[in-house]
Amino acid sequence: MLSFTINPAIFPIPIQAPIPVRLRHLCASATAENRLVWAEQSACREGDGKMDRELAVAVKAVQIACTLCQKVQEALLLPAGQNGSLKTSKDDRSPVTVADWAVQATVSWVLSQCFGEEHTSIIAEEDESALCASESTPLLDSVVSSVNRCLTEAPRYGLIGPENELQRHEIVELIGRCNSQGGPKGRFWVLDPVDGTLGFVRGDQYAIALALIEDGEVVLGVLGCPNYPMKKEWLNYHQRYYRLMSKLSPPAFGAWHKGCVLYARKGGGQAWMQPLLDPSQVFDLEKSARVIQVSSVSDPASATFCEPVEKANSSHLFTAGLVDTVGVRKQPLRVYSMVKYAAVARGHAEIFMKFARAGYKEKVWDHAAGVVIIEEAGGVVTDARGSPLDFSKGIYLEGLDRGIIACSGALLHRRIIEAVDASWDSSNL
Ligand SMILES: Nc1ncnc2c1ncn2[C@@H]1O[C@H](COP(=O)(O)O)[C@@H](OP(=O)(O)O)[C@H]1O
Ligand SMILES: [Mg+2]
Repeated sequence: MLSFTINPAIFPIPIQAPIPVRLRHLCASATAENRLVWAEQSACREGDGKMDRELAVAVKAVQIACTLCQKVQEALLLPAGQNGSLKTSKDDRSPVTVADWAVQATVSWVLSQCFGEEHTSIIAEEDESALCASESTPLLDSVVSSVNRCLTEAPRYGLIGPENELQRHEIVELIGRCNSQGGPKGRFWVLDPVDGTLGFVRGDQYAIALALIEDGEVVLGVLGCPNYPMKKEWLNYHQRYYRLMSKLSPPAFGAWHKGCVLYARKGGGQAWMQPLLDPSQVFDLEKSARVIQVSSVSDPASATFCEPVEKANSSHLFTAGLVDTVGVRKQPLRVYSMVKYAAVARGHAEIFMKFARAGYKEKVWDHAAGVVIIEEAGGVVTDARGSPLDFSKGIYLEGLDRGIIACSGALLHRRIIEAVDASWDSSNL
């Protein structure tokens, strides 16, 4: 049973404080004066309120990025010939879209404005090189217009957008700036601008994932899931319903996209969920947030397990053997992206497993936000030997053993680890 309450402890000072006006606009501008005002406010909130400001900014950045992605996904799903320069392929032939670069530029802009460029270090998935080739100008122009259109919405989120529209070179610079290499010391943000790009281009599930790492520890995580409704619904429902309804009549923007944003702060003891901001609304974090909790189901026979859609990303054969051994009876829930972490955190699935092929190195941006959200919602996430994931080694989860297992509770987790132990040597992983 999920409990839905608003916890005043997580944001002890209202984000939309009535005075002064500058503080209502969380990131009024990058001026030293404004940052100073915020530094004073943050100092007042030390202790219980640690990371409040970072969390509030991160939630706003992800919210605004979700609206950007929704618009791009709508356009991508238009019939061929009507969707312009929105998509291309990387060297490894995986898709990359205007949304990947535009979200990275937008989040980079928001974080730099709020915390100062000199204090903002970001690890993110995309680099700017493909955008800079001369033949990519239409793509870059689509990114530029997507970012500028998105930032006109900034005031609704309590942010003040740029005075003038951002230019090509500024957008390229914002993307290129996200080149931190992480490591065991210091503070850096970790961003996957569009996780599950394959799901995104197919009109299916995807996520926007932002986390903050301090001295190798994930201290906060935010997960935007634009196609994961606030009400409990079957995750694949969206896709089928969308496809069917799109054929009958073109959707009004936002009509079926009642997505959510999940967030948690390490050690906060709670994880939260809020709806995506409606086009007619002004952002108010406190009003809309609900506590989320993992499922209390511990009987494998009643448990749901989720895994990647793509066999190439995780062995379906191996997980089928594991769930059989453990006694999970339900069909796997195959979902793109970190929405799987969200499903466990919200109590809609009890288990998430991923077993990539030997030699594949998991990246920190594909897991950081999801791990802290599940843990604070009451779940357990480790590698498949039972060790915590190590976010202190740079852009990869170095030392990750065998695979990743996230569970709603310790009992299920232990049973799966035992099943992995028993079958690992005879597997071809
Ligand atoms: N061969 C592989 N094995 C495992 N994971 C892979 C992979 N190739 C890509 N991925 C990762 O899997 C993510 C998608 O997850 P899922 O399969 O659960 O939907 C991709 O994120 P992006 O889509 O952000 O690139 C990518 O980081
Ligand atoms: Mg990813």
